[in-house]
Amino acid sequence: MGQSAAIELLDLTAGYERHPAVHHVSLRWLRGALAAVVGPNGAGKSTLLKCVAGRLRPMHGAVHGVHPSEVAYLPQISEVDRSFPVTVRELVAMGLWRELGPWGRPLSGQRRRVQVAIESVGLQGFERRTLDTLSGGQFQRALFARLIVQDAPVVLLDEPFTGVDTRTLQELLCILRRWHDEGRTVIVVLHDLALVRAVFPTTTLLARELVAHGPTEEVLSEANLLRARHLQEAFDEQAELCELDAASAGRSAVTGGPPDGQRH
Ligand SMILES: Nc1ncnc2c1ncn2[C@@H]1O[C@H](COP(=O)(O)OP(=O)(O)OP(=O)(O)O)[C@@H](O)[C@H]1O
Repeated sequence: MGQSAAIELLDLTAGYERHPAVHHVSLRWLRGALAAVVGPNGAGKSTLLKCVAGRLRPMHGAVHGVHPSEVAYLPQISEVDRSFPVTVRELVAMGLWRELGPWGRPLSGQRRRVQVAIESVGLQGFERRTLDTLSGGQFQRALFARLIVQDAPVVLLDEPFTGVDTRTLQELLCILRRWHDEGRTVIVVLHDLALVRAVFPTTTLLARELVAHGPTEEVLSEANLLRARHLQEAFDEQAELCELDAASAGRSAVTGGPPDGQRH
């Protein structure tokens, strides 16, 4: 996998219907990073990840160093439609979409890749099962198999371990470590800070703006976590487009933000 450019966010502001959900974030992830994104509920983690994945256009600023075609993206499980009438094998084969396009039929080598991915997440025997018959953990495994088939240099996961048991968690973490060992850039939104400390060397702490970014132990200091909580509580949910001066707010990673108070 390429080790060239980093993925960079430059003064990124993003949100919905003119309301910024996350604003003036500047940071950089090195290629091959194994990185967590953490923060309180509503901190803008999913919004930021969607921008990196190319699913949401920034209101201001930019994402550099990654093209949507390079990304395998797993949204929050609540956003994935499980009533869609497909089998496990069909879901996993959707990872070939970029190779096949809408009408292409998988060649034998591609079918083999799908089967290997299914087996590598422990779902052999479930190939013909429809998604609505799977347990939550089995469904997450199937989604991971689809990501494996995508074979992308950048993997973005939004709370991928929600509702899985310890064994499934350990097995999915193995896949994550393997992606990292293969040189892929892996960026994961998580809430479990103990897990972040144990597995992820790099962390981004968000609270509508960047609180800290860098080595996990430094980022997850008591002071930073407290600051994130205060920032989140002070955020004005209804604010229109951000008025912050981009020049002063487009600060680099690991620095703090403007003085506390009402923010938008
Ligand atoms: N599709 C949407 N339309 C309008 N507002 C949205 C949409 N998605 C998210 N938001 C709002 O944007 C803000 C940030 O949401 P986001 O999902 O990015 O936060 P998060 O840090 O991922 O939260 P959580 O930890 O609860 O999943 C929230 O105020 C949320 O209500």
